Amino acid sequence: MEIDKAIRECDDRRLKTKYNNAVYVIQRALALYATEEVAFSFNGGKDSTVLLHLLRAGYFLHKGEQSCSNGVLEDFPIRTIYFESQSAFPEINCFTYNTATSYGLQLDIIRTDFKSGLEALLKAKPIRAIFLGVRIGDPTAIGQEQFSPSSIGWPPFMRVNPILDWSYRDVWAFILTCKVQYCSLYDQGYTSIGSIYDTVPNSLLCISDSSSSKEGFRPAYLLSDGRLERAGRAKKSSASVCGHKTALSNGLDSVNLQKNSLLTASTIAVGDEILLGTVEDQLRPLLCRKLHSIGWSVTHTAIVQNDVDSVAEEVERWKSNNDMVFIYGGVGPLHSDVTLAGVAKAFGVRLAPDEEFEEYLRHLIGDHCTGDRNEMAQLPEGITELLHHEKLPVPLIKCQNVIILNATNVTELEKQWECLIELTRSTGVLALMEQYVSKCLKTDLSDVEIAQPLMKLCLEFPDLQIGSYRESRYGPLIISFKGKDPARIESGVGALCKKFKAGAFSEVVSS
Ligand SMILES: Cc1cc2nc3c(=O)[nH]c(=O)nc-3n(C[C@H](O)[C@H](O)[C@H](O)COP(=O)(O)O)c2cc1C
Ligand SMILES: Nc1ncnc2c1ncn2[C@@H]1O[C@H](COP(=O)(O)OP(=O)(O)OP(=O)(O)O)[C@@H](O)[C@H]1O
Ligand SMILES: [Mg+2]
Repeated sequence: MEIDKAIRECDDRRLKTKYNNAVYVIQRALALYATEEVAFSFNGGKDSTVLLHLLRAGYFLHKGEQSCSNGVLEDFPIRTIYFESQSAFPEINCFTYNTATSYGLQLDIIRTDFKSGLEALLKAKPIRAIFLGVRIGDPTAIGQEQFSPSSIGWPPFMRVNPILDWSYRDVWAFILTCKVQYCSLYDQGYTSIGSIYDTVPNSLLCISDSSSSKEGFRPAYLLSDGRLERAGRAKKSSASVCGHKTALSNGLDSVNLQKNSLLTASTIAVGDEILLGTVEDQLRPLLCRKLHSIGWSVTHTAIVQNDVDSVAEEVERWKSNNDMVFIYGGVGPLHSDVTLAGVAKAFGVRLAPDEEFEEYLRHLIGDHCTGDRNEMAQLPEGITELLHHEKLPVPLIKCQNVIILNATNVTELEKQWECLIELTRSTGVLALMEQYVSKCLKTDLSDVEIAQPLMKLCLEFPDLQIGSYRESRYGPLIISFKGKDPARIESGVGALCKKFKAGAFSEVVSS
């Protein structure tokens, strides 16, 4: 079978793996459902073109070579449905019909909308499963698995998505390796095709010739960043995935708006070794100081085990109680590196390959990371933003209000923080708040003498954080004042001193 042969003979390990997984899904579906119970949703687009050839290969392998004369598949018995619309490109219609003829597809053309078309089809035919060329990154893919029942309100059938985990690059690697025909629009700079009303060539592929003021486009397979494949599609307003939006992601406006409000953060360290006491978490105090220095309050810090559920539980709790959560440790390709999986679980999404991130890793690690599957390049689907700074070899990862730091020591954290603040100044990642001011006094008064007056002082100055601690059981007591208004701190300090005889307190000058 020519497709199977082309893949087996190529030396692209990644493509082989993607192919094997997709064919496995197809074979599973063909084992679960009879041929007349499955259908293939084909629309002449690149993804459904890939799926057509995978289905041909999968069906051939399912049937076994003996039943196909000379190893050539003569007909393709899987019912093929095409929803033809008046707003489809003529090139798409032409390609769809020609392909149906070339491969002997039994094409059912439906001219109503998807839902009512499927309702009528399922009444007339025993269809129970439909193959689709949906891929992660498509707006309709969120929440889907390789086998996903149709949504509530839709007629009941199984959606089978064999190429769900394929990237833009994988699609073109397959088409070019197998040398199969594709719709001519892709050679004219179209990278994802909708209707004639909402699709234009992708401007990222534009080559303008200044001498003749002519505009041309390079072919779709030359688009280097697959995440931009829909750049030629008219924008539909997009709601945020989880509806969670803090002022933090709003850019610099929030810096001015939020001068006087309180922003809170929590930090989560992931590491069994920290819990065992064999490794000291030096990042936490530094991170707390850094946050404090930009006027944020840290309300909670935690250390959790290298375990997906523990990470997910902690992130889930604190992401809704805080403006920002910082998580570090457990980021990488090792079995214990579960932080990203935990974050994905906390948001109820899955990990999906991220081509941009993979590109950074490839530059950093070279060919070691281009194996079958690059685990490190799997990021939480649909919620991830890469925070790139030229001083960082790989970008920081932000999933809504959770920032994942990959620093392993204080020097690395210092650098990442510096970049985060620079990014904040240019694009707004964190809101920079009015800084805290603090003052510490020390006294030899006993706890019993000072307890009551201190409690009263807290009631008189509710806008200040007034704390007390000892460095040793018998040494002096330290009273700390923290707030955003230096005058209020002075008033608080003055009010405390007045409650006792002169000289009872002296200021602790921080080193
Ligand atoms: C065979 C088939 C099955 C579909 N099943 C569902 C479904 O179960 N739930 C759903 O919300 N949309 C379903 N859709 C609609 C698609 O998710 C999506 O809206 C459609 O592909 C149009 O995409 P567009 O808006 O980018 O053109 C289905 C579409 C097709 C062709
Ligand atoms: N009009 C249609 N008729 C039949 N199937 C369709 C139609 N529109 C979408 N589909 C199904 O949904 C899948 C996803 O559509 P999508 O537009 O994302 O991919 P594509 O059209 O194959 O490629 P491209 O992203 O380049 O447009 C298709 O592969 C196909 O299985
Ligand atoms: Mg399309």
